[in-house]
Amino acid sequence: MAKLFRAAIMGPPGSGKGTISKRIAQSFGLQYLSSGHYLRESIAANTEAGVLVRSYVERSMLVPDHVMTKLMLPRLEQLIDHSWLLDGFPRTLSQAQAMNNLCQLDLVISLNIPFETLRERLSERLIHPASGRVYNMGFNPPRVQGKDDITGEPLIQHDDDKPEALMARLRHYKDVAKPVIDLYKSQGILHSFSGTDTDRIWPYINSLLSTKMHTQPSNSVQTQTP
Ligand SMILES: Nc1nc2c(ncn2[C@@H]2O[C@H](COP(=O)(O)OP(=O)(O)O)[C@@H](O)[C@H]2O)c(=O)[nH]1
Ligand SMILES: Nc1ncnc2c1ncn2[C@@H]1O[C@H](COP(=O)(O)OP(=O)(O)O)[C@@H](O)[C@H]1O
Repeated sequence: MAKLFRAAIMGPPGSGKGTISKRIAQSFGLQYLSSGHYLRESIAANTEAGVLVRSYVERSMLVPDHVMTKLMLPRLEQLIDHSWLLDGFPRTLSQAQAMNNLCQLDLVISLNIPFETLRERLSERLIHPASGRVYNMGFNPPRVQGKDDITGEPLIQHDDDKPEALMARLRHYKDVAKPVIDLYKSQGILHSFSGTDTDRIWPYINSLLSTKMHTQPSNSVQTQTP
């Protein structure tokens, strides 16, 4: 059996985690797990947990660690025999420690994207709520304006992508992510990518994964795109 491979992708809102994850999942056959997707699913189900989750997401606040680990860890347990890519989890040191008790990551991708680029992208991000499909008015527009390509249903903008929520989310991301990034750096599994264009960053990630998925984990550290 091929060796299992576990990866996570980190970066501020709008850094391209979802876009790049989709490419990784397609190119390398990793199972894709997105914390944002599971949270929105739980909000839509309107369960007791969903109502609680909504109260945080709507205020652009991080959902408490114990709620997140309860949501995500059972899913990882179910995938014990699979290779996967995690997007949006772990986001805090406490989440990273909880996950460490269950499984070890082989590789973490961290995206460093300038603030102005994030602001522009998120102001143009449109979502198909039922499927989570993501569009961008400039980068990957829907075929028909405001409509999902597959279902033709209307696209929406997340409340937390609106400018008033954005600054708070970005500031908060930096504070919370730093210790997580430091942890993975100290474990020698962190790879950072900087730039303004996903299409320019992607070949570096593609080549990193091609190498890593076909070799044993090594002690590489920082990978900066030019
Ligand atoms: N203009 C532009 N938009 C991009 C690029 N990469 C991703 N996007 C768009 O930027 C928005 C944020 O990307 P997404 O993958 O959802 O980021 P996430 O919040 O980190 O998961 C989406 O609307 C994407 O379609 C890029 O290189 N240029
Ligand atoms: N691991 C997490 N811990 C706490 N809250 C989270 C986590 N993942 C997602 N969230 C919440 O869900 C919201 C949407 O997350 P996500 O879809 O990953 O979008 P983004 O990367 O654009 O922030 C976040 O703003 C936050 O409120």
